[in-house]
Amino acid sequence: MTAATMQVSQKDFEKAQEQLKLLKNDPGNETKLKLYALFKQATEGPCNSPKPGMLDFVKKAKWDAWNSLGNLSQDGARQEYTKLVSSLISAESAGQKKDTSPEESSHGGYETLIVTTSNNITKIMFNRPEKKNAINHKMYREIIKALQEAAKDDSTIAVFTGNGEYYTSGNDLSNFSNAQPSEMGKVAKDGAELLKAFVGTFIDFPKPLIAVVNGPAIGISVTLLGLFDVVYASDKATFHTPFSHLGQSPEGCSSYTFPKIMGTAKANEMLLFNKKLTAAEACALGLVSEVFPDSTFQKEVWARLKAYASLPKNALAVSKQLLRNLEKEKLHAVNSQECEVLTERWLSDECLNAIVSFFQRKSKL
Ligand SMILES: CCCC/C=C/CC(=O)SCCNC(=O)CCNC(=O)[C@H](O)C(C)(C)COP(=O)(O)OP(=O)(O)OC[C@H]1O[C@@H](n2cnc3c(N)ncnc32)[C@H](O)[C@@H]1OP(=O)(O)O
Repeated sequence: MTAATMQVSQKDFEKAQEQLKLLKNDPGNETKLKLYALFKQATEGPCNSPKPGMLDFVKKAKWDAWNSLGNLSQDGARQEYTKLVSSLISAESAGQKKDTSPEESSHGGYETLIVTTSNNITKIMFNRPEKKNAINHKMYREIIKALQEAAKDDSTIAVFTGNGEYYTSGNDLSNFSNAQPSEMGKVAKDGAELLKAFVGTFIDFPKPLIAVVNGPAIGISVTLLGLFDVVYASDKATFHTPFSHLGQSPEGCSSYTFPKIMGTAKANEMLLFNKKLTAAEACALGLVSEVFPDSTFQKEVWARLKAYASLPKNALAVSKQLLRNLEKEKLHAVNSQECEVLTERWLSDECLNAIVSFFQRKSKL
């Protein structure tokens, strides 16, 4: 690293501190802790203060976050801090550009999602852009809550999309890596219960459910698409279900819906052999309804959804339920079985080794 690049980095770092003050939305506790830790590392170096007591929750969380950065260099911390602030700023301005409807109402109480209703559309946006919208346990629970509320609110349709560059990178792998080995049995059992309830909420959702896939989609966010009514994708989106790569097995009812949608041979390439599809390929196989150029994606899709949402609400709901009711029992049975198999997979060496490799930066998709 030359002195010139160090100076640029320090200047960018100071600019990032100023930009952070301009953020309008609270980025959530997890991101604030990460920013705190990176700032301390950048300005003071590795964590050098004594560990606070167990009952001093706030100080302990801050200390843990700083300490978790280990020996990351001060320059590295400045770079990461700057990158994180820049991703927050661009995600916020993208969100503002995308929807500026004056009648939009924002649903409070979410940390990992942005939930809004306007023009009879409830929009549920994955909102952890700095983690590629990976779905942690909190997000699973918040999605269940958002769907339960959307089922009852005045909206005609519900729409999922992602904030920033990704739709979502799927299950947050730290859901497992943060557990002690002795706790793994319980973690796997609780994870399976949460997953079963989560997928069950999609099976039972009573209104038309639409995915606006703005970028790459991985794992459970792809399998769930088989339970959506319509899927629109940007031509930047990709669809990847790397289950065997991770020592895991299919979920989201995909072991049933994918062969039905695209035929067994194509489903096997995705679900057994991790084949990643482009948006055009996913559309040709029937997983995606239509693909749009990224440059006009938001404009075209939201105009179309606005028109759909002005159709008679009850007619849409009863029609969806007619279609879904034929399959509901079967889908719940498939969901239960997939969760049972996954409980065992999560305890396998194959799965644990894959997760460790990801966090040791040895393996990325
Ligand atoms: C309890 C219910 C269980 C349900 C089971 C579901 C199964 C699945 O969903 S399987 C799919 C799991 N997902 C993955 O395996 C994706 C893992 N991520 C990656 O391979 C890469 O991060 C990715 C290709 C998505 C992006 O690569 P890059 O562009 O190089 O970005 P980074 O890797 O630097 O990512 C930035 C930041 O985000 C963190 N991240 C991204 N995805 C995940 C994830 N799925 N889980 C946890 N963390 C994730 C990544 O670690 C980086 O974090 P920092 O290092 O702290 O900045």
